[in-house]
Amino acid sequence: MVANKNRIPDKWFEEILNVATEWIVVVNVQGEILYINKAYCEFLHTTVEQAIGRSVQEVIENSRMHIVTQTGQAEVASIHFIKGNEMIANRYPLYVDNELVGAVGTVMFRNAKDWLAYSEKIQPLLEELNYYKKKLEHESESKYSFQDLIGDNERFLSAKQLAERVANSKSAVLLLGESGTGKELFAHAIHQASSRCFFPLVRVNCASIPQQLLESELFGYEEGAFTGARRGGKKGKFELAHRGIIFLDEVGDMPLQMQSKLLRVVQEKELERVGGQKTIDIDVRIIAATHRNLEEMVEKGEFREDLYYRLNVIKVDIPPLRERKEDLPEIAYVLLKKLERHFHRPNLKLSNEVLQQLQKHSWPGNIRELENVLERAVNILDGQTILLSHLPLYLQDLEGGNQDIKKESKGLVMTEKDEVPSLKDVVAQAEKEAIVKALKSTNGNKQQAAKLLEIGKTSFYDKCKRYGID
Ligand SMILES: Nc1ncnc2c1ncn2[C@@H]1O[C@H](COP(=O)(O)OP(=O)(O)OP(=O)(O)O)[C@@H](O)[C@H]1O
Repeated sequence: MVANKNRIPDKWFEEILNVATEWIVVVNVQGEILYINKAYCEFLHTTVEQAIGRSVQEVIENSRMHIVTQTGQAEVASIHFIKGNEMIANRYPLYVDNELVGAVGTVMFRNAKDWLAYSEKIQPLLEELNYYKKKLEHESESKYSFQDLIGDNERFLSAKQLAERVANSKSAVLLLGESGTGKELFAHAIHQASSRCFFPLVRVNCASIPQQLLESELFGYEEGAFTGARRGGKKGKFELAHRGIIFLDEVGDMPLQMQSKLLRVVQEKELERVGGQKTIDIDVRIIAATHRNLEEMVEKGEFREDLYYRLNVIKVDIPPLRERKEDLPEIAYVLLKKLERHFHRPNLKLSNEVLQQLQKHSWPGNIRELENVLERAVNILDGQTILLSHLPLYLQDLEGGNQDIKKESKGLVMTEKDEVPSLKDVVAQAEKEAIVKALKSTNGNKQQAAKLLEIGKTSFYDKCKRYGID
């Protein structure tokens, strides 16, 4: 007979089982030992010859192998006491040609301490793995769609329509707009509406990563690339975004040297990890964003012209909030709804006066600033209506502006007729106004202000805290 080169000769099997440090026993349906390896016999103070053919219960204390041959049910990781030791044993029924012919038993851990040490090592690793899996899934999916981009302002709508139209294109998109105007929201919406939505959206904030780390963050590194490099190397954001979208936020803050490296990757569609030799092909769409004036930076030699043209294939200009104030009530309404859910505070409203005041502000921090102002107000609010007293001082004292805002938005703004704030709100408003007035007249001296108001220091400080007066 010709020996099959790819088959282990039968004779080898026994030796393989003896080499194995695990203890192994095989029984027939009657529970008689057909096989037991040397390592197990040594522990049991017997020999293979003596053990074979005997009932498993006689040879192995507390054995349940004969039960498994009857039930046909595996018993995995069960605790088994032998010679005063707590072992972890597995018992499997043995089927040959669909017939139950016996059982195989192994002892995985010779004592519970080994098991504990093992699980203590493995458990945190599994948990860590799970945590990063979830984090990656969470971070690489888009959370917003075009529906979440609120506003009817003409310029805003045309930016939104352009972004929607090109969502499925392969071309690079450059999102321009002041801080807090919603550039990241646009990037999410484009990702969600594109065919790349099944692949990751990976965000890199080019301004917040130290210059010396940016290259390895973007392109990854190989093991040993530098001191402290992780074993096995690390994938960069471009590799992580493969077949998806990379969102290069604050791209105007990228150092010139990195701009050259980025340009090469954008042109060649391949990269080399830091300290690596081989090139890696990448298929990634780029969405870049900045609040800076890139054209001016190009003129000054602060931003590479060739990279600018590569990124600026489709330019989406997002207007600042002060230039689309007509959208403010609607945006505020949506933000309040979010806060209602977040803080479990239903039916939050803005008073007319507050809305008028919000319209007068120039919003340098745009929608993010508005979001912060409303969140702060909800935190110090006792009732449901946000009054002037719940706004930060810099918003309470605005002069001039539009006094006759009539825009009503889905019940958010109360009309003169139905504006009946709760007594609590009225008292709070009056208290706050009195405190602000007292502080003004004492040039911010809190002790004197408390005296003027004829209340105790502690009560004065409590109220300042409650109304957000610094
Ligand atoms: N049109 C919009 N409708 C509703 N909420 C918006 C809109 N635009 C922005 N927001 C909200 O405003 C906040 C700021 O938006 P985002 O982070 O996208 O701004 P950004 O322009 O990327 O800011 P930065 O340049 O500072 O990173 C977010 O919490 C977002 O949910």
